Amino acid sequence: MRPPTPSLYDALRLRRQHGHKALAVLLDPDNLDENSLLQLLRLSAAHPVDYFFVGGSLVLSSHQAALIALIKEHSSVPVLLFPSHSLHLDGPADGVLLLSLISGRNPDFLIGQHVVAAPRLRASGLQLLPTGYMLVDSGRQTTASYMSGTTPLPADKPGIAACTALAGEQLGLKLMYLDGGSGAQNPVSAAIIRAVRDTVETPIIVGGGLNTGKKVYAALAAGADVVVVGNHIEAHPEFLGEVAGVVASFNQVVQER
Ligand SMILES: CC(C)=CCC/C(C)=C/CC/C(C)=C/CC/C(C)=C/COP(=O)(O)OP(=O)(O)O
Ligand SMILES: O=P(O)(O)OC[C@@H](O)CO
Ligand SMILES: [Mg+2]
Repeated sequence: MRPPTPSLYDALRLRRQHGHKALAVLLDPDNLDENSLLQLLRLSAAHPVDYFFVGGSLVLSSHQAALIALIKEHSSVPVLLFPSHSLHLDGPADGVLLLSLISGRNPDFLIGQHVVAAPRLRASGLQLLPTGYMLVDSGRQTTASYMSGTTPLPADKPGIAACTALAGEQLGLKLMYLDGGSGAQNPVSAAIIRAVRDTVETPIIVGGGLNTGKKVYAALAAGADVVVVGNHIEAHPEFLGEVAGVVASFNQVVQER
């Protein structure tokens, strides 16, 4: 039997209290084979990764569970499912981002998928991280916005983003995830991240289109607690070293204070 994983939510909250930033690498099972995963795991041993998120919009391949098992065999980095559908809750992960798509008005992604998944989630033993998922317009249609049939938040309305996050927090959601959407043309702006940071106490996850060190830095400086990188590491695994360096530079400043 695996030893119990410490509370993922408490760890995130503590990190935030200490001003520590974290890096999550998003692994899309449809775009990953065993060899590329092993290469990433080797890189993550040299450049600290705090979380692996596993998910994709379709998950056509049947090997999600096997990929997670491989991560567990080679690494102690916690694995969180990042499901886009109740059908995707598969594999020996540590926890699940229990996303409610609060930027949208599609009841299926606000509560419908969750009703279907609830009994299986309870039986799974996965740690549940109730997360307000907010898609933010990033210049062009993204897979997540298309697949969920929702309109993202306007990119130039930080006030709407802040009120959406506040409503999510008041409803009891424990994390906020601001996402430009996978492969976003433009990442979520500093103004949006700052507005949400100034409004809610929850840890904030930011992802979508973070494909340069400068963009990652800007998201962290604006108040992101966790940055998520998927596509760019998929295409250029060596980017993991660069982005891990940016996150580490923030944490070093905190340590020296
Ligand atoms: C909690 C449960 C049971 C389900 C969650 C249901 C919700 C609210 C999902 C949010 C909406 C959604 C479609 C999110 C997509 C998240 C995701 C894994 C995106 C990554 O998409 P990719 O398939 O990697 O995109 P590309 O490969 O096209 O870049
Ligand atoms: O693939 P990228 O663009 O890095 O996005 C990561 C994640 O936030 C997508 O939901
Ligand atoms: Mg993908």
